Amino acid sequence: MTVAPSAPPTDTSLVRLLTGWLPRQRWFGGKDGPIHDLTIGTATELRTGDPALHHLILDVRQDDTTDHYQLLLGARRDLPEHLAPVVMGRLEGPEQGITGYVYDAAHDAELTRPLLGLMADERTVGPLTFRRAPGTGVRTDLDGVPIPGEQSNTSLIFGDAYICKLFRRLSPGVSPDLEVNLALSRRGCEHVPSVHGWIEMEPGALGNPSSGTDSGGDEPVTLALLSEFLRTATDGWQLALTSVRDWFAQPAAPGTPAFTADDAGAAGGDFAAEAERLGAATAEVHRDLAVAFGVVQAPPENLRKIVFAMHEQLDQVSAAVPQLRPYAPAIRAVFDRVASEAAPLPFQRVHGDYHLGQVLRTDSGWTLLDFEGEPARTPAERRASAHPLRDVAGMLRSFEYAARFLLAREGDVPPQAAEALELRAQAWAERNRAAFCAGYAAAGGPDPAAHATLVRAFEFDKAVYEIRYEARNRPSWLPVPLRSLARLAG
Ligand SMILES: Nc1ncnc2c1ncn2[C@@H]1O[C@H](COP(=O)(O)OP(=O)(O)O)[C@@H](O)[C@H]1O
Ligand SMILES: O=P(O)(O)O[C@H]1O[C@H](CO)[C@@H](O[C@H]2O[C@H](CO)[C@@H](O)[C@H](O)[C@H]2O)[C@H](O)[C@H]1O
Repeated sequence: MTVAPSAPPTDTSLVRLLTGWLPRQRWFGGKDGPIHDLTIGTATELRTGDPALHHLILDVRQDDTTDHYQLLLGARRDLPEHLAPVVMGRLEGPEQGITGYVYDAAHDAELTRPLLGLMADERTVGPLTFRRAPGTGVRTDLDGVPIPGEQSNTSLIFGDAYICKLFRRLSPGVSPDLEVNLALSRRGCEHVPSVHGWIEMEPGALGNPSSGTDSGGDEPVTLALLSEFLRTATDGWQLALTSVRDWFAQPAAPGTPAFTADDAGAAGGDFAAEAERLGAATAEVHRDLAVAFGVVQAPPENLRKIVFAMHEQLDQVSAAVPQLRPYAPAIRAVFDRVASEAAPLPFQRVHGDYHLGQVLRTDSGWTLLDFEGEPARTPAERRASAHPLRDVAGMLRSFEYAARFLLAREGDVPPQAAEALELRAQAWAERNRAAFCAGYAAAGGPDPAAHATLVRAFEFDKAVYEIRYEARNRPSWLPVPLRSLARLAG
């Protein structure tokens, strides 16, 4: 069933098709440079016949870095019309046992269903092992359909039962998302979806890790995570945008260009009560993470190392994105103030990439998703302990994003109107940021107001990260973090 090439071909037509297709994918992390070499690391046939399903790991070299991407490849003799948008091309003869039209099988319901059967039966196929979570069942009668929208990975929804996240760029070792979700579920935490299964691969099969700094040791590499699908849920980003739209649509009283945070509460779709509840849920998850993984009193040297890394990131992003440079002195001043703090700080596992798109509002409250950390960080950094207010700062940035996202899309508005809209955006962000912090502190989290400089430093660090993220992945969004930075650091 498995073809694991000992000397992978480097210039076949399949490789050429993949090299052309990969940079066009939303989840491809190396869009800022050319691909120097692409090889097929492993190829595992998961379903024979027509259509056939192949699991591929692609080893992609860009300059001195090799990244590993996961792909479900479909192959068919004839191509149905609905798969035309996801086709890569046609192979004339068999390569790696693959022939015919080849395409992204995440979009072929007929080929996603077998994944559930493999997990339910806990099968091992070549280097891949399919797991079922202890004490749960996995239904096998459902087809998977990819969710639309902005994603670093690809998630398939199976009926209204499961969502399966296929990690695209692979990291060595167990995924923090799987590790944290299992640990929190075991503690009975009500703010995470339950885990039903996962797919993993034997450690050696990934070859050299991309960063060269973390091999993941003997741990299996997590490839996919199957969780309970929260079908009544709406994500925090959508809810927040609805509220912002509502607030922007309120007519202004003649001659009153100033808008306060309290005015923002008068809008029909006020979000502040939800923001406060989200703050409380965040503090509860932090408490459970502290119990599950422990807390260390980090000496001031740790904080200084973190601040050093903040400066380094700022150097790199300023070099790549000139629009950031005017704000650098103000940002560095805040970083340095934090570095001069002398007291030890409690460090623990945190979310690591916390924003409104990572939280879902269900009938019963807020659920937190995606404990993977920031995609650009190394695996070791993503698993490292941090101060919990780093997550708080991430969510505060997200309120800034939500407030300014619509503004950035308003296009060229006359300066006076732009100023009025900016005031509205500020009022909305201020109101919801305050409500979130109040909910967080009231539920037992460290009070953000009592650690204002630390929170500000984390916010700036996140904003710098976002500027690089947007420049690389979504250049049209770049004005969003830049405008918010202009206010915070201007
Ligand atoms: N358990 C779930 N139930 C319902 N929707 C979910 C669930 N998990 C994720 N989603 C949806 O999928 C989106 C992407 O999930 P996420 O884990 O953040 O993926 P990524 O790491 O690729 O960004 C979320 O923003 C949410 O809308
Ligand atoms: O894919 P992930 O969710 O793991 O995170 C990455 O992509 C996010 C965007 O999809 C990005 O978040 C930034 O944009 C959000 C709006 O789309 C905003 O709410 C966040 O505050 C902002 O940071 C995230 O930074 C990136 O790691």
